[in-house]
Amino acid sequence: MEKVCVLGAGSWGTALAMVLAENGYDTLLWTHRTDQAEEINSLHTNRKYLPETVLPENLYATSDIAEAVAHSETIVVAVPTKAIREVCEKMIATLDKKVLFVHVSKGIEPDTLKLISEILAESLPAEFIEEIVVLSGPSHAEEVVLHHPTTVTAACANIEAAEKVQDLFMNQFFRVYTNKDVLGVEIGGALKNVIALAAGISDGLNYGDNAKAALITRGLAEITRLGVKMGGNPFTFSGLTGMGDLIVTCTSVHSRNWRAGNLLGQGMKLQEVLDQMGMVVEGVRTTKAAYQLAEKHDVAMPITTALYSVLFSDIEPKVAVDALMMRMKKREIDDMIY
Ligand SMILES: NC(=O)C1=CN([C@@H]2O[C@H](COP(=O)(O)OP(=O)(O)OC[C@H]3O[C@@H](n4cnc5c(N)ncnc54)[C@H](OP(=O)(O)O)[C@@H]3O)[C@@H](O)[C@H]2O)C=CC1
Ligand SMILES: O=C(CO)COP(=O)(O)O
Repeated sequence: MEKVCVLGAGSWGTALAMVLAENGYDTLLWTHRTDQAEEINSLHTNRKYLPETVLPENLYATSDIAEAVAHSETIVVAVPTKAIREVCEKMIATLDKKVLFVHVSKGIEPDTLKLISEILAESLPAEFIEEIVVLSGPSHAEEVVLHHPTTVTAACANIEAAEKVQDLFMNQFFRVYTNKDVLGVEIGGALKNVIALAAGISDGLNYGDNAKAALITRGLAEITRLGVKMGGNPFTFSGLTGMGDLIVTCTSVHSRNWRAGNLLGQGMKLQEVLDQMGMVVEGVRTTKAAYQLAEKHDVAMPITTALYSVLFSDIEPKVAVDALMMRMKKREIDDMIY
């Protein structure tokens, strides 16, 4: 039986560990908090991140990363983007065999502009990497733990590795597709969080469904424009990891990015919002990265630019929306040609 560990016991790491344990794999969930590992092992709960959920009894937790790594042929990395390098550092000291890595984080590192797969590839010794596969798509943890039907994509240039991850996770309520376009999948997964923050702001300002449909559609246009210029497959952006994830994140009350945007739209300041959320809001740092990528690749990303001005230049959300609406006249479809 395949031995697997999940690094990171937040909502997503815990939900995915639950899927793997329910699929019958020998699964260890690593948390950097001893009390949380004890809670998971004794009470089978993770009250901070999934308060309503009872975890399977065959899911064990540890706060010893060496134990988790030694246990595993496959390692699922499920910490926020800003913690990836630190977790890699901790893993290096303990790796002694080739491992299949799966990452599920949705962000881009500001300043270096690296995707998560690139950070993993440069931070971990090549001789211990069997492959790096990205698992992404429209999938809120809160619904996965309820066994509500969910579809995601496993992406890797090596399709056999993607298929191995497909087999690991796939079950009756968790359907996994494959894709070779790692860059397109990672760009779509990261940048939908930026647009979801904007959609939350729009809802916080009490703008209606017209505004949200506009943000989703024009958001997808700018994500696709950037992603294709960087080498992604245009079709990836209308798939699960592009349009699919954009829809779920812009419209779901479960989305931390949408909820954070909603509070910003109601007038709360960014730091207050982040303090109140208590969970990662990936879109904030990714907005900075996306703004930098747009400049680097000379791609127009008006929604990202407007959001950047709200988050980092203290522009009032309503002023940013007015400026977006009054941009130079454009053709819709020509603008989509890359
Ligand atoms: N939630 C979801 O439905 C989905 C999330 N994702 C992505 O998964 C990633 C993780 O998100 P999610 O689980 O929701 O985040 P949460 O905020 O729910 O949890 C983050 C977890 O990571 C832990 N953590 C933070 N920093 C470190 C560190 N330096 N070392 C070890 N552990 C650390 C946190 O520990 P602590 O409790 O100590 O803060 C917490 O357990 C994100 O990139 C997100 O975009 C993708 C799909 C769905
Ligand atoms: O990626 C997600 C759903 O697919 C989770 O989005 P949030 O981080 O906004 O909650």
